[in-house]
Amino acid sequence: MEDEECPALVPIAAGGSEGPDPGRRIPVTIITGYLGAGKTTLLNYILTEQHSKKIAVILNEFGEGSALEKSLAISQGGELYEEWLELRNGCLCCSVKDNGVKAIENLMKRRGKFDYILLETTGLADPGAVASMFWVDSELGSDIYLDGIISVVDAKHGLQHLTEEKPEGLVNEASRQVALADLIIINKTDLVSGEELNKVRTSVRSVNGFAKILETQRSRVDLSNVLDLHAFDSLSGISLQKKLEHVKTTQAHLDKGIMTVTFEVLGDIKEENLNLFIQNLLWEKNVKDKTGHAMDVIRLKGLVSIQGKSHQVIVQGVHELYDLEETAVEWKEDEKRTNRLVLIGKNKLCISLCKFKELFLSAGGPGTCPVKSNQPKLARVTAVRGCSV
Ligand SMILES: Nc1nc2c(ncn2[C@@H]2O[C@H](COP(=O)(O)OP(=O)(O)OP(=O)(O)O)[C@@H](O)[C@H]2O)c(=O)[nH]1
Ligand SMILES: [Zn+2]
Repeated sequence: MEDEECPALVPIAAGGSEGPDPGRRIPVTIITGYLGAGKTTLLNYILTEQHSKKIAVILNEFGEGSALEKSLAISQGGELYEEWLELRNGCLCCSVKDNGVKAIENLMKRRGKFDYILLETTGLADPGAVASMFWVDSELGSDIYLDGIISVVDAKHGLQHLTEEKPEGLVNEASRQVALADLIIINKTDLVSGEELNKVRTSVRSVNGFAKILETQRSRVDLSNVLDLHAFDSLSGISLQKKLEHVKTTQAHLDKGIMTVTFEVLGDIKEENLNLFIQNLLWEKNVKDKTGHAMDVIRLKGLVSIQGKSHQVIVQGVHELYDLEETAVEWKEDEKRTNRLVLIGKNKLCISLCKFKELFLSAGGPGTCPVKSNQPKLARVTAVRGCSV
């Protein structure tokens, strides 16, 4: 269900006034996990579950497509919000671009309105770096405390992520995320056999020997296992420092080999063409970048305009799996229908705008792009970010 959408938004001023104690330090739970593992699904689940808390949620922005992500994350009636929004159940929601610390600072101006913060990091983030900030930033530290780090692991692809080899003995980010976690949620168990699940569990265990491991579908967990872990309290005996030492932190690029590109194509697409295009991209892997290499997409997210459909459709892809889901957002009559796609993948993702549009709209139909043209028709394809074409 509308994975990236917060439920029932109401203006922030409409929130109840009898809030939590503003003087108390607020717990923050960091939710980490590889691209597409189910972090946002977990957040949405927590937000909609019955609980007595007023929770503020900070969603990560996916890739570079800020406009896309905002509309995926918190759009209501097609409008984009940058502000914090209060949900009917008293929870707050916001989408951020960086590691979220800035968002937390801004959020603290609204203290008294919430009593818990959930922070989703980007799929490639080093949770250690994010967690450290709460320690370095003493001002922040007096307002909030880190309650725990949760790592969501994709049961289907987790093994592949965990065993991915990095140059020069670097730890891959999936292992780093698992290593630092207090709680590991192996999600998407519906997609694997018992045997496969055992393998992932063993692999996760070998990386992190002390975290609690839960297995879920659609990130559905008992909230008492997730919130108020007090994993970093001095009482718990395991200090953050120890955890951070557990994995050697590497500086600079997490993974030079992974990149993000964003495409915006005006117009409608036939549903069958959209399916064909995605299948070519994710299954057949015969969509080539400008150097002739097949594009290797790990994560795909988008909002598309399908012919004959009055509502915007969300596209979600994780490796070779994808799904299309109609959103509650209707295209307005005077609105230019646009398809926005964000691709995250390995290295070779640069493709000319013209070529992309051609492949996308006609699913590889007759070529109309002049060979070696570097001048795409911008009237139809409006943006590509992440590489210079
Ligand atoms: N089959 C299956 N699909 C799931 C499950 N949980 C989540 N998904 C789907 O997996 C896709 C990615 O889920 P998200 O919650 O957006 O993952 P994420 O970790 O927030 O992704 P990024 O923010 O892009 O890194 C969506 O299409 C979800 O509907 C599950 O248990 N089983
Ligand atoms: Zn997410």
